[in-house]
Amino acid sequence: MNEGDLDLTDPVLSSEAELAFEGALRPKSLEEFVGQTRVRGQLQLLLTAATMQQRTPDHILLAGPPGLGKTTLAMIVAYEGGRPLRMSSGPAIQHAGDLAAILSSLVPGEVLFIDEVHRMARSAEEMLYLAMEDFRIDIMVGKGAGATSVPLDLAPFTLVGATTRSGLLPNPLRDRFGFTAHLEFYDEAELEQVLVRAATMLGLDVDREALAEIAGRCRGTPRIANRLLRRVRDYALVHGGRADLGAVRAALDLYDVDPLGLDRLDRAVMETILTRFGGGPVGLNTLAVSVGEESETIEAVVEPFLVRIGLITRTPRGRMATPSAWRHFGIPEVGATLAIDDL
Ligand SMILES: Nc1ncnc2c1ncn2[C@@H]1O[C@H](COP(=O)(O)OP(=O)(O)OP(=O)(O)O)[C@@H](O)[C@H]1O
Ligand SMILES: [Mg+2]
Repeated sequence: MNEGDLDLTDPVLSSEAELAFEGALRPKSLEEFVGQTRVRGQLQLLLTAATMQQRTPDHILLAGPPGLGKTTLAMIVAYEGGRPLRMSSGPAIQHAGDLAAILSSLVPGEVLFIDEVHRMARSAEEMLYLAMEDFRIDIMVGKGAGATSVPLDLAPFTLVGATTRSGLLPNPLRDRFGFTAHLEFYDEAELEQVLVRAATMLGLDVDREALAEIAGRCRGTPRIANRLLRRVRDYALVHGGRADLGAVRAALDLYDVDPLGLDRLDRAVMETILTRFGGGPVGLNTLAVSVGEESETIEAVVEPFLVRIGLITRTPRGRMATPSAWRHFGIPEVGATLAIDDL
C-alpha cells in the first residue's frame, strides 16, 4: 500500500483523531446498536436473565471480520449491566503471569474484554480454562522439583472474547464460552441507519442519497461507513460545496473505492486470481505472497467480504473466481467461448 492511501480495512486506527472519532460514535446500549438483530436479541436475553438472577452473565465470544462492532458490543455488555470493564488483548498476554495479574485484580462482576483472544500465549490459555470454569487459577510458586501450585480464588467475572479468526481458537477455549455471537456484514439499509446516526452526532448536513451511496460502498462494515463519511465531509469542506451525491462520488473515486466498495487490496487480490491464476483455484499462501500481504489479513479481512458479495468461492483446492468476478473486472473468462458480439 502506498503512503497516503486510505486503508479502509486497517484494523489498527491510524491516528488519535480517528480513534477519538470511533470512540465518539460507538453506540452505548443494545437499543442504539444498529442491525445484528439476532445477536442483539440473544445478548439481551442472556443479560436480562443474569440480572434477574443477580449473577454475572455467561462468558461471551464475539466472532467476525473487523469493524462490525465486536469492541462496541463488549462495552455494551458492561454498560447494560452497570458493570466495570477491563480491556486487554491477546497479543498483550504473552505469559501466564500477565493473565494472572489481570484475573487476580478483577472486582466481583467485572467484564473482562480480551480482544484478539486467538493470539494469547498457550500457557495463558490454559490458565484461562480454569478461570472461566471455576473462577480459580493455580499459581506456581518456586522453580524445578520444589515448585508447588497454590490455588487462588477469583472474583466472579464475565469474559468477553473477540476474534476475527474463530477457527484458530482451540476447542477447549471455545467450549467454555456460554454464547458465541457471529457478527454478519450489514445490509445497506442498516448501514444507512449507522450513517444517519453518525451524521447527526457529528452535526453534518448530508443528503440522504449521498448516505445511501456511501452505504453501498463500505464493504458492509460500519467502521468503513463512518470513515468514508469523514472523507466526504472533508471533500465538501475543502471544495466549499454540500455533502451531496456528487461529493460522495468524487471523494470515493479519489480514495479508490470502487462501486462495489472494493478497495485497492480487494482489487489486487481479485486481479491476481483472475489474471495470474486464470480464475483459480489458488491457495491462500500463494495469493498472500503474490499481493505482498499477510495471509491472515487476506483470510480475515479481504476474503469474507469477497465471498459474501459472490466474487470468489472457497474450495478445498483453493480460492476461485466466480463468473460475476470476471464480469465485474471486465475480463473475458479464461476458457469461456467468446460470443461473436464480444469479438
Ligand atoms: N451496529 C452498529 N451500530 C452503529 N455503529 C456501529 C455498529 N457497529 C460498529 N459501529 C461503529 O463502527 C466502529 C467500529 O466498531 P468496533 O470497533 O466495535 O469493531 P470491531 O468489530 O471491534 O473491529 P476490530 O475487529 O477491528 O476490533 C465503531 O466506532 C462504531 O461506532
Ligand atoms: Mg475491536
